[in-house]
Amino acid sequence: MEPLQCGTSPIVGFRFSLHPMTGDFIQVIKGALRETDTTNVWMHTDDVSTVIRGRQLHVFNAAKSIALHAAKTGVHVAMSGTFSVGCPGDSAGDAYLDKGDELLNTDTSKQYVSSQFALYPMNNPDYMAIIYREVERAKALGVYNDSMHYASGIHGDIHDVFAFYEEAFANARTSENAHLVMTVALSINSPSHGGGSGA
Ligand SMILES: Cc1ncc(C[n+]2csc(CCO)c2C)c(N)n1
Repeated sequence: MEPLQCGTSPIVGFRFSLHPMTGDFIQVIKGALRETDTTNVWMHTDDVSTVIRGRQLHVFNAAKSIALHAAKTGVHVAMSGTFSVGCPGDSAGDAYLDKGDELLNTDTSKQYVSSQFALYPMNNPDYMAIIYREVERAKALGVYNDSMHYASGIHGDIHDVFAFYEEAFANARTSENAHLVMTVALSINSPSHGGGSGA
């Protein structure tokens, strides 16, 4: 078998799970996936997670919309997932790269989210400088929340948080080191937000 090469495809993927803290979790998960316009991304759901793949702008647009639709139920919901680009072998089925620039999910409703992220610039010897640069950018933008082991806290309105994540994901890869992984964990409608004592 040929060794897997780092793909040169610009296809971006996001594999994520929603975990709504409610007995009606099936409705919240399925509703959020159904109500989002996913025409511009390739999507597949299984018993553990969902993956969306396509151009960066459409993957982030669909991801934000799915989170926002789940949030609108008012239920406390967790979204955790991994963005990836330049992944070895991730070059097949690139039909979705032909999609245009028009964003299909345009809901601008406000929604507070608290989250944590971690960047993994694969095979890049300057990876710590890249990570620090993005954390500094979060501070300048006012979405930085906290530093912690293995991740950095990002919070604020969902549109600001996703805009930061999309830009961090774009900034943290280079043409020489095109394989990048970013993990995110979002908490929405938590009774803990704002220093409450809930879970
Ligand atoms: C985004 C996302 N995709 C899939 C699952 C896995 N999952 C758990 S319950 C359920 C609905 C009933 O089949 C599904 C698909 C998830 N949690 N979040």
